[in-house]
Amino acid sequence: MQIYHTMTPVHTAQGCAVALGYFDGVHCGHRMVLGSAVRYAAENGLTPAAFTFELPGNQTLKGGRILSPVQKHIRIESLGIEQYLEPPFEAFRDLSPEDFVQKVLVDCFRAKAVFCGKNFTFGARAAGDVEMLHALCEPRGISVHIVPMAQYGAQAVSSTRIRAALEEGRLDDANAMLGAPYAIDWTVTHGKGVGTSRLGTPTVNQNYPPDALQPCTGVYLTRILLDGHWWPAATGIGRRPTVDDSANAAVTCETYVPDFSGNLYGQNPVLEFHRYFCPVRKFRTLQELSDLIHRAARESKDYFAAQTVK
Ligand SMILES: Cc1cc2nc3c(=O)[nH]c(=O)nc-3n(C[C@H](O)[C@H](O)[C@H](O)COP(=O)(O)O)c2cc1C
Ligand SMILES: Nc1ncnc2c1ncn2[C@@H]1O[C@H](COP(=O)(O)OP(=O)(O)OP(=O)(O)O)[C@@H](O)[C@H]1O
Repeated sequence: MQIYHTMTPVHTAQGCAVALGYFDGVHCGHRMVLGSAVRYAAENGLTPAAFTFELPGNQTLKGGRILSPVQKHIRIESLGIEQYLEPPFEAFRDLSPEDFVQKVLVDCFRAKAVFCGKNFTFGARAAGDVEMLHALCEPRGISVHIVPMAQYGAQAVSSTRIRAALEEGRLDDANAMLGAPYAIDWTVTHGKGVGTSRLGTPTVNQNYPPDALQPCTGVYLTRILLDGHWWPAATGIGRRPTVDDSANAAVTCETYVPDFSGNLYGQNPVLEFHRYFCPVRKFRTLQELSDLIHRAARESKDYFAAQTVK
């Protein structure tokens, strides 16, 4: 997949079938929009493409990001998108709906078909809706395809609902709406060394950047991609009250990978969250904390041994 970070013409011979949206999470609805563009492109000799945008680091327009940029790109590429335009939001936010169609769809993509959900809006102050998209595209020879809304629990799937599910500890709901396990790939940093020296459970520390959505604190059954293999693991997200009871202690994300040893500092391993296990607690002794970590790790091994996840 070719990724462009500025408003520039993409590479296409016959023009593009373009999926439109922010696509945070690349959830079931997004997969239908992106997949429809890919299928239509294959059937009509067009280039499968997507138009999205980047928000500045501290921007809260859409809430904390569900996926890192790299994970978002990997998931979108795996659906078959070949040309991917992701300019900063400011590069097009003030365009009128007419200018959006001309400057983005015509000039950048030579679009022949566009794909979105019925709630798609575009142009300055989101003034354009799907009716206006039809009215502006069809005279320019661009067909507009409104994809049916993917549903979960009798409501439309949305990035907003997935953020709420993650924040409330409803990982099963979040993963069902995502259509794939929630995953992070934050850079591994140094912890305090307590895990190795006093607990017998060294941990991979992957703390959340400020612009990312942080799921509910708790202990999770996870798996981590190290040296090309998936390892069952147990992850704690929380303040670690047993070893640090200061009120302003930072929330950390730490993963114990049984049977693994190796130096991972500075790497960005993918960590998938599969099951919420229990809340984080303040234990009376380090032994009790160590027992919990080992119990969660055993559960994780059993869970993945019984699964046929690829
Ligand atoms: C699976 C798992 C569960 C955890 N649960 C808790 C917990 O319930 N309470 C707590 O105080 N710390 C918990 N922790 C955090 C540990 O206190 C932490 O890993 C340990 O202090 C090592 O920190 P370090 O990496 O800074 O050395 C958990 C860690 C893991 C990996
Ligand atoms: N449930 C859904 N089914 C099908 N298409 C959807 C669904 N939700 C969003 N879309 C479409 O996917 C594209 C990207 O959606 P976008 O990321 O902008 O919003 P969203 O998923 O609804 O999130 P938010 O909750 O932040 O509004 C848009 O074209 C949108 O119309």
